[in-house]
Amino acid sequence: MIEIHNVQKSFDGNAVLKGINCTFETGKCNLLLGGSGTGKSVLLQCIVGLMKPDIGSITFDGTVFTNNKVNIRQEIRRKIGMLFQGSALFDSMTVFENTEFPLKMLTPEMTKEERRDRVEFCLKRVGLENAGNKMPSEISGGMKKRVGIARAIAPNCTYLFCDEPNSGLDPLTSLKIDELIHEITHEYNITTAIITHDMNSVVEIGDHIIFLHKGLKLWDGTKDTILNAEVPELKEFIFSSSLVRAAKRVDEQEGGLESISAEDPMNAH
Ligand SMILES: Nc1ncnc2c1ncn2[C@@H]1O[C@H](COP(=O)(O)OP(=O)(O)OP(=O)(O)O)[C@@H](O)[C@H]1O
Repeated sequence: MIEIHNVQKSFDGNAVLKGINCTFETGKCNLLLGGSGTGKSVLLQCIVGLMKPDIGSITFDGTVFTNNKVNIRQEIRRKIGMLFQGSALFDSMTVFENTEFPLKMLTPEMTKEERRDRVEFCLKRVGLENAGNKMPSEISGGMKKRVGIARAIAPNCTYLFCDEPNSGLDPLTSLKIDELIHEITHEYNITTAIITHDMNSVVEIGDHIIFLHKGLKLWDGTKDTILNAEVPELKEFIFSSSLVRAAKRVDEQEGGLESISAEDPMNAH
């Protein structure tokens, strides 16, 4: 479990995070949801230690990360796997070498054979058992995300952070990547945090959703409760999403959806 206590961050006097309190639950996909510029990436960077909050603290399974000793912070960092927005694979390395890279960096005690077994296991888990010799330039965007996931989990991560895992993917591939992250999270009891503004991800894998707006957490709950949330900013966000707009269009063609329309803040103006 990751606990965020009153995290505040400003740039040149401009407050971007205004006192965030929230929890990322263990064994769940915790979605950081919100529009552009609401502070999702800044919060994630504060959590993984790439940025320091001005005020507040972050605790990983009871161990305080913020302002703690360097060796304790390093120990926590070793347990973090990252899936970057553009996958961030090394172009000059094969899929196998990319997946092996964190093992070489973080677990020097592993033998070459142990590393090979672990890489083969992880590539198989993400459905890429036959792609180890390929170069990143030879594989699709969806496959690159899979390599990114294999690389993130290779060192047996306890925490997994995903920055917009669906960016640049078609809807079906997005769904498969979402499902893979969800399965892996539950299978290995990982505390997963996912930055997204995709309502498809919310309804598919939103075990726990934290809605940010203008540097504040306005709501948190589950995919089963989000459509009933009584927060105007969240309602506006939901009803402006392409998923709900498409659903509304289909439903209107069939002559229905009064219940959603009646509560639609976009119609209330
Ligand atoms: N290093 C920085 N220096 C100054 N301002 C920054 C810095 N990083 C982020 N910001 C500002 O903080 C605000 C929040 O940015 P952030 O990237 O966290 O938004 P976001 O919610 O992740 O948006 P998006 O979904 O578009 O990626 C923005 O106004 C951004 O310009």
